[in-house]
Amino acid sequence: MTNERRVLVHPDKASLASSVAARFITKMLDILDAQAVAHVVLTGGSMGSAMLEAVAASPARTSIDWSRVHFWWGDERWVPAGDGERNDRQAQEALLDDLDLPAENVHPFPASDSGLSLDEAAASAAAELSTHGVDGLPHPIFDITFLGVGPDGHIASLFPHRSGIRVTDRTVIAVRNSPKPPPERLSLTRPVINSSQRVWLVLAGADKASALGLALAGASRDEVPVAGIKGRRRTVFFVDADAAAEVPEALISRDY
Ligand SMILES: O=C(O)[C@H](O)[C@@H](O)[C@H](O)[C@H](O)COP(=O)(O)O
Repeated sequence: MTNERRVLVHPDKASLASSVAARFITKMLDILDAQAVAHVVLTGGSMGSAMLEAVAASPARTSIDWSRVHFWWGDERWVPAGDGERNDRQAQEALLDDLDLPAENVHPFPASDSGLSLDEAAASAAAELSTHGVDGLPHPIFDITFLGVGPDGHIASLFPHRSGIRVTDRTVIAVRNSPKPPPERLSLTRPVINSSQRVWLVLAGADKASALGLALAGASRDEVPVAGIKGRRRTVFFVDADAAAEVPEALISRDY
């Protein structure tokens, strides 16, 4: 398989979530066969949670030694710890609380009630990434990075026509005036995301069709941030039929 971006289409959101969950479990088994530790970046958003819930519901998840897996996030909302709006809280409720994970394997972004300013929180998150740096990089090389995609083509908290998508000299940025509430966030930057071995994008719904079609047709990353995303080895769009409406047929592999 080449590293060209692939589009795997599923009939609907439920089958999409369960298919991605099954592939995730299978891939994690392969990864942990080959290496001692794996690093995974989770995404916020409804598809991110739906996929994790499908993993939680799968008996096959017990075949993974989760104690060898580190979980990170692509972005986080600047709200207090434990707030239902936090991506880490949603992931814990969907799956992580069910796994026997050492606390040191879970790397949430700082929260707004941490006593840190938003900029200090970005620096703190960057320092955490750096403690797990490899090959001279100030961050891990993530084995799988999950990303949801917004109707405007945003990924993580990197939005169209905002400076964040262009940042290459930092691993984590503070985001203000976010078009998607809440207004303040923290986000990994594009170089960190693209240093991942695999980027798995999960998106469903007709409102995502335009952004996906534009991204695959060559739109700029400034216009459509997801257009600037490509993993080292694999970049796969896991989508439902509605989101695939504007994808060139030649790029589509149907999973049904
Ligand atoms: O913090 C966030 O809101 C997410 O990280 C964001 O990037 C999300 O993944 C997309 O907005 C897609 O969200 P849906 O899957 O809910 O459409």
